[in-house]
Amino acid sequence: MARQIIIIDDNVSDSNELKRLLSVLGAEIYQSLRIGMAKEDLAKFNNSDIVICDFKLADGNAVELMEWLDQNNIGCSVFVITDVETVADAVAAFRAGAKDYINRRLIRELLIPKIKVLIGKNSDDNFPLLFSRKSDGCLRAYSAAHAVAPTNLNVLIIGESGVGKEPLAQEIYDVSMKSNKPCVLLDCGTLHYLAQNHNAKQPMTLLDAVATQFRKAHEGTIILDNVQLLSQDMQSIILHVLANSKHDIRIIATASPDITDMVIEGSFLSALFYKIKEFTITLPPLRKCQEDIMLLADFYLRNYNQEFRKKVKRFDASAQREMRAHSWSGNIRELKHVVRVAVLKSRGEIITSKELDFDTPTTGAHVQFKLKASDEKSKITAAIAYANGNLTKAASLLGISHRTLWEKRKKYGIA
Ligand SMILES: Nc1ncnc2c1ncn2[C@@H]1O[C@H](COP(=O)(O)OP(=O)(O)OP(=O)(O)O)[C@@H](O)[C@H]1O
Repeated sequence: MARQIIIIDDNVSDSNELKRLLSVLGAEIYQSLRIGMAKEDLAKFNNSDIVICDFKLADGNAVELMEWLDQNNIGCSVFVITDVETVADAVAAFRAGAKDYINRRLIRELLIPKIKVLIGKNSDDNFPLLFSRKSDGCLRAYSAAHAVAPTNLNVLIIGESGVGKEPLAQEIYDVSMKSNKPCVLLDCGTLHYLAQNHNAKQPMTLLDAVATQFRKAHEGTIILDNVQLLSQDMQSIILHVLANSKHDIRIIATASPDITDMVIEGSFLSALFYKIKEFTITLPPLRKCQEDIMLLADFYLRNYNQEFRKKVKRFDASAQREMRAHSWSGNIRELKHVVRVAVLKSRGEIITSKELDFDTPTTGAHVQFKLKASDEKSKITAAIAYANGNLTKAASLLGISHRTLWEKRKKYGIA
């Protein structure tokens, strides 16, 4: 089921590891460093969604969060994690409605199985988590992934935001010879927080923080998600650690298509680029995978029928026409959102074009917002203004995830 899970934790490396462990469940996973920042995502949560929250954060604690959820009638399940267990905190957490209060060290053993059970218990059947895509472009990408998986080559997966780079990276790891070794997911957009947040009492240098991640992945795999978001300092550090690492690590990196422009412009180190692209796989945008559009839409229609207990049967001809013509600049992420809203809005068994609420213009206009390293700040400001401050819409216009938009706003100081 496409449930939503949010991890609210200022320990970025733990949050990323938790995200990786949960990614096989096929849920939409959000991450936040603060409670305040999570509220926008939480406003869209419902009973079947899940919150995993560190007990104590800089701007509040999990009990206060649960009170806020209550006041706003958001009935999702909350799991509280903590570095230091105390009876008082446990009692407060359970009183406020937490499903569990778990020591951070026991996340694998206790938290993950509980979430799996919760997700399993809520589903009516074993709905597949991902749809096996049929378009030529995707089949080519998946067969390349299977060909390279058993080798030790570093792989770069290139594609627009929302095309499904992360599941493909995960699939390469799953069928690789290193599948029994650790896999560490590093979200490059938040990597620079590692050093600041890893351990407030013993601040680390950026180099130490990256080296720690490489140690954790000993003989295994590191997934560098969205490498184009690495700061220049981080690029040099990763290159240095890669060159000097004795840990026999395979890198699977994902990047947006403008990474090649960044190499030409000099904003991304060519030495790092060629190190990670020993083998390149390109995942095409959804608009170029026409065969997949209605198949994915039907897949999510069935999925959201279950979630909302609806009985919608199909999209009518007008809806299909509009969906096929749409530009889908937010790719599968946007399609999921459009289908979800359409299923919710539909009153009968058929979705018509009236229920389709596209985030992005159907033709052409989205192109003006596509990000290039040189004019990111002005494009982001323009997209937010165009979307009347609606950040989900602005992220779709820009073809980036909500999380990436948040990172970039922070980087450029955009309110
Ligand atoms: N084959 C598939 N079947 C169903 N859903 C899919 C499939 N591939 C991806 N998705 C869904 O599409 C959404 C976007 O995928 P994902 O986050 O992997 O994109 P991405 O290319 O990594 O984007 P970004 O660069 O913004 O991180 C996710 O919710 C994911 O579950």
